[in-house]
Parts: sequence; C-alpha cells; structure tokens
Amino acid sequence: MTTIAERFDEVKRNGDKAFVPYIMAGDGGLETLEEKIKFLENAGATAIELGIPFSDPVADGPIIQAAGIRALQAGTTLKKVFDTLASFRETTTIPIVFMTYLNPILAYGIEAFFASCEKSGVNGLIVPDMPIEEEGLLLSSAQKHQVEIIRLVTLTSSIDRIAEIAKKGNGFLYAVTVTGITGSRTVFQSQLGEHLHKVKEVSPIPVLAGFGISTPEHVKEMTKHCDGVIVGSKIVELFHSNELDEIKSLIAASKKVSV
Ligand SMILES: O=P(O)(O)OC[C@@H](O)[C@@H](O)c1c[nH]c2ccccc12
Repeated sequence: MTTIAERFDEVKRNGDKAFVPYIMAGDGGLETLEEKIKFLENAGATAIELGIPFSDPVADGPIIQAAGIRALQAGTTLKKVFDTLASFRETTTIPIVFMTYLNPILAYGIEAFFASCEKSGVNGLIVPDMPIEEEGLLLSSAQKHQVEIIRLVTLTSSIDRIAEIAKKGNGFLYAVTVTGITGSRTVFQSQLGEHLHKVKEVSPIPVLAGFGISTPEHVKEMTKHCDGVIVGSKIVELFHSNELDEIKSLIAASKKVSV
C-alpha cells in the first residue's frame, strides 16, 4: 500500500496531475467495490475517495444522495464496508480516503473507527461537517492509526484561514470550487483560477479542486491552477450507467500525455 504523500510525489515526478474519483461504497452492492477500485487504479487514479452512505448527507447533491440511498437499500453498513475492504485491500496499492459525516464515526466509536481504518487500509479521512475547531476529537486516534485528516477550504474562507488550515498539513488540501452542494456545473466563477493560485501559494501540501467537475475539459482547465481534481457526481453517474470508457477519458485528462 502506498501513502498519500508517496503517491502524490509519483504523480508530480511523472509531470501529471492528480485525479481522485469519488465512489459511494455499496452503490451497486458491496460485492462490486473491489472491481470498481481496481478499475480506477488501473485507469490511473491517484487515490480513491470512498463515501460511506449516511441517512442525512447535508453536503451531498442529488446524484450522490441517490447513490447513498441505493447503497443503504442494498444493506451497506460501515462495518460491512470495513470488512469488504479488508478482504481484498492487500491486492491493491492505491490510497483510499473515506468521506463520511461525523455521526457514523461517533456511532461506531472514535477509537474503534480508526483502528478499523488501519486494519482495512484506509489512509485518509474527509469529514465535511466537522469544523476545524472540533477536530481535536479525532486527531489523537487518527494519528495513532496513521489516518490523515484531509481538510476542506471553500471559496468564502479568508486567505488567512485557508493558510491556517493548510499549515496543518495532512495528505492534500481539498479546495471546494463552488458555493453549495456537490454536483455537476456548467460554469465556474470567473475568479476561480486566481483563487486556486492563492490557495496554492499558502499551502505546503498539494491542492486539489473539487465540486462540479464533470468533463475532460474541466479537468484540463482546473489542473492549470492546482495539483489535481476530485470528481464525484460524474463518476457515480458513469458507474451507474456502466460507461466505463468515459471514466477512463476523464482520468486520462489529468495526465501529461492524454491517451
Ligand atoms: O460531486 P462533485 O460535484 O464532483 O464533487 C465531489 C464530491 O462529490 C465528493 O468529494 C463529495 C461527496 N460528498 C461530499 C460531501 C462534502 C464534500 C465533498 C463530497
């Protein structure tokens, strides 16, 4: 298994940009998880953001919410996600970052949660509803089990706050590119490139842009201003409709030489 930092170094050495696809664990049944992760790894993804289905996903747009409902209906639980991952994790090297709300972590138990992360090879964690002031709650267990906390900064955060968050320096910095919930957009704010450059200037760790990115052109454009992209809704949609070649094209757009 490769760490997030090692993996980003590798991407940089190759002159590529990072591509982190988001998938919802249990969408299509947990039995499809291994094949999806391996497909994305082979297609050149840098890391995988794995969503844990939750009944009250306040930051998720309609496509991810629908995937969460399908996953819950298929009987997905956090415990089953851990067990499924553990069953094949040794046959993959790509870093895996969990995306979950705080509530499922508290319900599972903080220390138990991070111990399971370590056992199942979960390298990082995104908790969108956890304010940075509250993260002390998780930090000692996260460190003990070598799980990196990935932090989000938004378009409305001041540059001082962004710098303060970036300085904490774990994994990569998730720069949210729109105001609002996840989901595809056709246009981005005109100042976005400038904003991403400013974020990069103050960040000691790689800066990845996410929210609304859905075409190879978006990937090319965004990666001019930062170290890579995160694509959620579009990947979820393409897996659901089984358009695997389109997933490959999206990932290929993050490479120096697109094939
Ligand atoms: O779906 P989009 O617009 O491509 O954005 C990525 C996003 O889905 C993924 O990172 C994510 C899913 N749920 C979230 C909740 C908060 C922050 C981020 C997320």
